[in-house]
Amino acid sequence: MKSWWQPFRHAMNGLRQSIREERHMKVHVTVGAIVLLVAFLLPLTSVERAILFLTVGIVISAEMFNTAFERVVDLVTQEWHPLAKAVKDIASGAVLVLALTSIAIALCIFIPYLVQ
Ligand SMILES: Nc1ncnc2c1ncn2[C@@H]1O[C@H](COP(=O)(O)OP(=O)(O)OP(=O)(O)O)[C@@H](O)[C@H]1O
Repeated sequence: MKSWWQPFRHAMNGLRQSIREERHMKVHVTVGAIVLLVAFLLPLTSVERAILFLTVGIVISAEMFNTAFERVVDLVTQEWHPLAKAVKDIASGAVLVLALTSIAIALCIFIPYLVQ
């Protein structure tokens, strides 16, 4: 019988695999850990900390979706194809939008505490 935690183990396997194999993922996880550490060192409000948690989680999830898109494209074709390029470029563009948005959010939250 399939155990109830089997899907969780598969999900954790996906998370480990993307951290191991994707250099951008390593960057997002490292920056995310630093942001959350600073969030607990500064006297932020609970809502500010929650926004930062959400931001870090969204960027890491987006990078994982991007990786999944790349894998699907590579599964479909190893040849150069304009649609393969479009899918990969759009997916990584989505991560870029979220990463830039996250930087803006982090600056909005941190700057008032750092300039005091
Ligand atoms: N089959 C393909 N056909 C056309 N262009 C491709 C193809 N595979 C990759 N590319 C182009 O090369 C870029 C890098 O693709 P690759 O699969 O190496 O991902 P990556 O280096 O892990 O990307 P990222 O840095 O965005 O995570 C894509 O964004 C796309 O422009």
